[in-house]
Formats: sequence, C-alpha cells, structure tokens
Amino acid sequence: MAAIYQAVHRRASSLFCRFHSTYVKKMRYLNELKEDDDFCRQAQTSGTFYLFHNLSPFLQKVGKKYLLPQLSAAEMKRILEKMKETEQWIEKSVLIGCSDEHVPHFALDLGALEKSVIESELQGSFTDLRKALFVVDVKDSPLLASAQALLRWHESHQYCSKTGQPTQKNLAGSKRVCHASGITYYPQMSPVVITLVSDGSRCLLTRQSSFPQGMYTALSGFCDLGESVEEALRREVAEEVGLEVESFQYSASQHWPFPSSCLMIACHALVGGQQTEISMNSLELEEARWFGLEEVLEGLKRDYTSSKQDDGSFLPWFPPKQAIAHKLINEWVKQQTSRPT
Ligand SMILES: NC(=O)C1=CN([C@@H]2O[C@H](COP(=O)(O)OP(=O)(O)OC[C@H]3O[C@@H](n4cnc5c(N)ncnc54)[C@H](OP(=O)(O)O)[C@@H]3O)[C@@H](O)[C@H]2O)C=CC1
Ligand SMILES: [Mg+2]
Repeated sequence: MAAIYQAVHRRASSLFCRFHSTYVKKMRYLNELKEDDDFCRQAQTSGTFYLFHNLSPFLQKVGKKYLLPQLSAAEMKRILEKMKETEQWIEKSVLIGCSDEHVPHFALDLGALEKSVIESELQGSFTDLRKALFVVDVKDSPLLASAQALLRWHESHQYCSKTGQPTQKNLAGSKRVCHASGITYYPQMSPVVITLVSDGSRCLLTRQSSFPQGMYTALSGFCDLGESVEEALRREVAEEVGLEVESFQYSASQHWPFPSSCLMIACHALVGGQQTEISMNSLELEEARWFGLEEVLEGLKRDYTSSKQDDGSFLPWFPPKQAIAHKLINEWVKQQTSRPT
C-alpha cells in the first residue's frame, strides 16, 4: 500500500514539476531520495560515487592537477568484485547531491578494505582532507568538505547515546534511527562566528600557535548554547582581544569540515576609534595585531612557501580562497580602496 502511495505521489510530483525550474526540480528530487529508501536504492544503481578511505578522499593526479574522480555504479561493482566483496557495500554510501539531469552523487568510505589495492586499481591516492581541500579545483572543495563531514558524522554516530544500541542509517544517509528507543539522529554542525574587526583604517588579524607559520586570520569562536550570532560575536571579540564591538555586518556563511562540522558565519565588525588597544587572551591566541592596508595587500600576494625568509622566519600571509576568512579580508580591502580619501 505504501509503495502504491509513493508511486502515485511521485507521478503527481513529476507532473507538478513540469512547471518548475531546474533548481526546484533538483531539490525536490534530492528530498525524495532522502525520504524514500526504495527510490534511493534504485538511484544507487545509476549514480556516481566519490570514494574515501578512513575519511581521506580519493584523488587522481593528472599533470599538475588533482582530480576528484566519480566512479559509475558499474565501476564500483567491478572494484568490489575484485576485492571479493559484495554489492551490498554500495548501500553504505551517503547521498551528497545530484546533477541537473538528476544523476545522483554518493560518497562511500571503503576504510575497511585494503587501501593499496584500490589505489593501484584506480591509479590515484587517498589524500588527507587538509591537503585535498586546497589542491582540487576550487568548485569541488565544498562538495569534498560536506561529503567528508557527512561520512564522519555517520562514523561517530553508530550507537544510540540513550540505549547504547546500534543505530541504522536511512539509505540516503540523511539520518540514523535507534529502533530500540525510536530516537532519530540528524547530522549536526556547530555554529562558529568569524569576525574581521576593523577600527576604520586597520583590520585585526590573529594567530593561534597551531596555525602554519606566518598565517594570520580573522577572529573566530564557537557559539555557546543559547547565544545569538550577535552575542557570540561580541563575546568572542571581548574574550580574545579585549575590545568592544560598536557595530557589525553579516557577510556570508560557509560549511567548514575542521575539526568536525562547523557552520562559519562571517561578519565585519567595527570598534570605536577611542578604544583600539588590544588585550590579547594568550590562552587562545599566540598573536593579535592591527594590519594596515599596505601590509594586507602584501600578505594577500604570499602563501606559505613564498612567505618564508632566508633566516627561517615567515612574513604574514592569509588563508587561501577556499576559506571564508579570505573573502572577509578581500571585502575589507575593497571597502578601504573604494573609500574617498
Ligand atoms: N574557514 C575559515 O576561514 C576559518 C575557519 N575557522 C574554524 O573555526 C573553528 C573555531 O575557531 P576557534 O577560534 O578555534 O574557536 P574558539 O575560539 O571557540 O576556541 C576553540 C576552543 O573552544 C572549545 N569549544 C567550544 N565549543 C566547541 C565545539 N563545538 N567544538 C570544538 N571545540 C569547542 C574547545 O576548547 P577545549 O578543547 O578546551 O574544550 C576549542 O579548543 C575552528 O575549528 C577553525 O577550523 C577558523 C578561522 C578561519
Ligand atoms: Mg577563537
């Protein structure tokens, strides 16, 4: 009965969809895949697959470029057969999107299988995400980050935190259910506010001791439970550099996979011209200081390698374009250079 209802529902929504844009149709299709296990199982037979091994994505190096290959369902079966594994493995995959033509994309972690065999069979290598994210084409980075984050969430939510019983994922991987307690778990992320503080003519950039040498970025901090974005922003700036924010403006947001899943909420903030003396919290930061426009423009031209000097010290450089901090810094530069002098 449920199957008949779903078939009728799908037929009705496909008629309805004729009047919708490509984007709306795509979102509706993805939603159906998440809601209907049978439909998703069927989609897996015509989908494409991104491979991971213990959360490291599979990349192929062609010349100087790193590509993110998508395997067809047929190639997946061939690899699994070669490794003497069954096709059931494919059901462990999670849905991460689809093309405009409704070819679904899945991510699958083959961590339990021999890494070197897969690598030599497919002529590529499983690469740590901290490297992979910055060497693939910029348009592929968000997909890579969200696929890994979803696989990571499943890996760490195998058991119900109330009953201790195993949880089971739906086919698309958009949730997990504990059948003993009936609790449904959904993938989670932690909101983080990232703020580029300015005093009108300088911006404040900071370093943590764990950063690569020479790298400075905007202030950031996890939102506490119960806090609004505004409250978290004001608190973090006060806590980390001892300044009081006068006003701020939202810029953009980004999913960030480190340390697990963060929703980065990026803002510009202004502090009053009278109070710009930094009082740094040295438990959290190694350095915090004001940068003028010229120094920021110079820093934007450098990366880790080019910032190293002959004496081994590093000149300041900033996060690459995959990180939302880069966008904040660029926006600040644009705002400074477009101001009437
Ligand atoms: N994409 C981008 O451009 C940028 C991204 N980021 C990301 O923002 C995130 C937060 O920045 P950060 O300045 O370190 O944050 P915080 O200033 O809030 O300090 C981090 C510390 O907060 C504690 N903490 C509180 N809540 C959480 C939580 N939900 N998850 C993990 N730790 C928590 C931990 O302390 P304890 O271990 O003592 O419990 C942690 O070490 C980082 O993960 C970083 O990767 C940062 C800058 C740029
Ligand atoms: Mg911080």
